[in-house]
Amino acid sequence: MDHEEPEAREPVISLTGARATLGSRPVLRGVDLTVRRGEVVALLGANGSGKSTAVRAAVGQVPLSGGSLQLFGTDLKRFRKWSRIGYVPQRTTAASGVPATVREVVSSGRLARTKLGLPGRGDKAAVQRALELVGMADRIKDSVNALSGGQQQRVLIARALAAEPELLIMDEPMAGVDLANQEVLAGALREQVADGVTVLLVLHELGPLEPLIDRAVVLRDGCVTHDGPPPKAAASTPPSSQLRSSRGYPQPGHDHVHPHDGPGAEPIRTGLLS
Ligand SMILES: Nc1ncnc2c1ncn2[C@@H]1O[C@H](COP(=O)(O)OP(=O)(O)OP(=O)(O)O)[C@@H](O)[C@H]1O
Repeated sequence: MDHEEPEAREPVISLTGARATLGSRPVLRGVDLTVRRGEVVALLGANGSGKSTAVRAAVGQVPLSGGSLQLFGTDLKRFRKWSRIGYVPQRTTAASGVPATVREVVSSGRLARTKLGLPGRGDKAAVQRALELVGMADRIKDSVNALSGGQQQRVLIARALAAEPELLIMDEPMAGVDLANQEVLAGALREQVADGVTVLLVLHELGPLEPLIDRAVVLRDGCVTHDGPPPKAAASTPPSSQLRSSRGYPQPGHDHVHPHDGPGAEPIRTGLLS
């Protein structure tokens, strides 16, 4: 890692004045999001505030109705080097009913890097290393259908890591992952950051990733309400009157209902979000 001031480093994501409408709903209403080389940025906000839409927009998957996007300094229209970016979408299942093995799923993340022809020794080593990073190397031959949701999530993270991306974007990577494995993933991410990888994470709480986060961007109703130091989790839950600071960004103690919890699920105490 170099010792330049973060502001001096070149942006790898520049989302400027981004507007996006899904259905008839304006979901992004002028979002500015800059992530510079080597930074670890957390995107926070309540359910439905537009976090997933913002990261999907940042990888060109949601068309902008206003504003602009540059990746590695290149306008989206002209950007081709997708192998520089590893993207783990909001938790989906790695199992599609097709009996793919863990090796096959993680190797698929390598395709953009594989030169014409069959995967070489370097590709196989990258797959093995990615699985070791997420603590799933011993499951390489297993069918993904046989894995728990949290294990499938770790396989999907390994798939992104296998491409050895310069920019890693993960949407709620800890969702459904038990605490012990959250620590394993935090360790994997720490190694990536030490190697100079730039990271953008959608999180509903900082948890074990807190020490890694350089900056937090908080969304509310499709607008940025905070861009700066990550909010500090308090030791105890404050009364509800203290839940939002005068600057309008979240304070600890809010509930966040996770989209994957299903009907009747208890809200998760996130400690961070409104
Ligand atoms: N395809 C779609 N069509 C219409 N509305 C959508 C679509 N996708 C998302 N939305 C709406 O856009 C808003 C923002 O969704 P988004 O998934 O970006 O929020 P989020 O902050 O990531 O929330 P969560 O924490 O629940 O994942 C929500 O109100 C959602 O219902």
